[in-house]
Amino acid sequence: MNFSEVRSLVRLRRPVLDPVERTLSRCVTVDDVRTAAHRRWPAGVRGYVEGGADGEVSLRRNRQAFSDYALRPFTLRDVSRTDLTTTLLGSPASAPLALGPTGYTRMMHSAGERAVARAARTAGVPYTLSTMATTSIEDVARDVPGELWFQLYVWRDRQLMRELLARAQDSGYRVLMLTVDTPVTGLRVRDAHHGFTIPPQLSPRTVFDMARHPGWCLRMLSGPMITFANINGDRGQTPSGVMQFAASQFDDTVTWEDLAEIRQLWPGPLVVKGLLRTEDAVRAADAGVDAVVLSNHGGRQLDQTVAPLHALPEVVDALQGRAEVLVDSGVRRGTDIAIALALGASAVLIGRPYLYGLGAGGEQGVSAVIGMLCDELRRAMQLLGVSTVEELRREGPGLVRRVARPETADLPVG
Ligand SMILES: Cc1cc2nc3c(=O)[nH]c(=O)nc-3n(C[C@H](O)[C@H](O)[C@H](O)COP(=O)(O)O)c2cc1C
Ligand SMILES: CCCCC(=O)C(=O)O
Repeated sequence: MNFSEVRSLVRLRRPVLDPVERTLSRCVTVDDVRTAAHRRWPAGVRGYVEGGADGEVSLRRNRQAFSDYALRPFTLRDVSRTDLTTTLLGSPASAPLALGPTGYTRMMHSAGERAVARAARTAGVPYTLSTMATTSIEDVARDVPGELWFQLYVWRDRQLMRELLARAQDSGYRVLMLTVDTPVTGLRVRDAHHGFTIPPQLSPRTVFDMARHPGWCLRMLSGPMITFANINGDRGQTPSGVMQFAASQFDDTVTWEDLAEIRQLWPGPLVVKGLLRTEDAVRAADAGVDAVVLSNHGGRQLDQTVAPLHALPEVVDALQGRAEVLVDSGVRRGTDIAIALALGASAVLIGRPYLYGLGAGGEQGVSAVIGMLCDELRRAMQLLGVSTVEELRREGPGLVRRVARPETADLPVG
């Protein structure tokens, strides 16, 4: 074998990749990224991300809802120029997709909220920072200026809530998203079983668990403590249990009057997240919100709910364009996004998928997940015979049909 033959063999070999690139290069779908994240997370973190409330029926139903719809593609159409771009609440977005709010994000990877916001900015989609974030409103806005949305919980301490709102506005967040499905916290059984706390508390079980995930531990130990970046100070101590803290701070007296006050206080686009009833969506539009997010909080709050996807057609019909309708809970593939849009949604939010990306590979992992979903959506649109997001929504009624399924066939017992 001469030298040039040897060289061509060497070139044929896969390039040397760093561990994150190697992991991500093996992932084809969001499910693959999820598996990779699971390998890196201690059981407590895995349980917190993946868990639903109570018997996790809502959680399972969210996924099953997508298979209740069948697509009916148009054929023999030129789909060589597919365009995913759209407008979300008055601003351009590169795809009908936004990253929803998630609390305690630095626990999934020490790169935390900044890494997620950077990946969203690179991809050209909005990122929503949670009130329960582990990086402050100001730090994210300073380090990653771009299309930022802020998610607000209504606190017992209304003054704190108004301060959060003012800080978000001063820092340049364009959209405010008020979450309304949390007057109290859902019962997260997995967290209780794992003794899950923020920050993680040391017990023989948690130490053993963490020791089996040294990469995660080293990254966590090398960074600052995981705390709530927005609500510490003299009003909120770093809590021990997620549910205990929320129970002490979330306000279970919240009503439509609070929404009216927030509408007065926030001059920009206002979104209400966590609705499942048509009359609530209509009432929110009457109250002047710009968009609603149909959501059951990814199955983490009330168990046994209707899947948000199933609530979508009726809400779209009732609102008649008075407010944009977004949907989340269970989106894992491009075809899921296509179905939601065909049913009239303006866009979808994702929660766990980008946390899988973060866990598997930090910012690169989040970018990989967004990229997969966009590629899949593009391919789905081409195979459906539509070229634009607008066309997908307009042709939606002809493209998607609900298929009959016995109500109980889907839910595994136990
Ligand atoms: C780990 C985790 C933390 C979350 N934290 C928040 C939060 O702080 N505020 C909020 O409004 N929703 C929160 N959510 C709900 C998400 O915004 C979103 O509604 C849900 O994850 C969508 O479902 P999916 O995970 O199936 O995509 C959280 C979800 C997860 C998985
Ligand atoms: C206590 C809940 C705070 C974060 C959250 O919304 C979630 O975990 O779903």
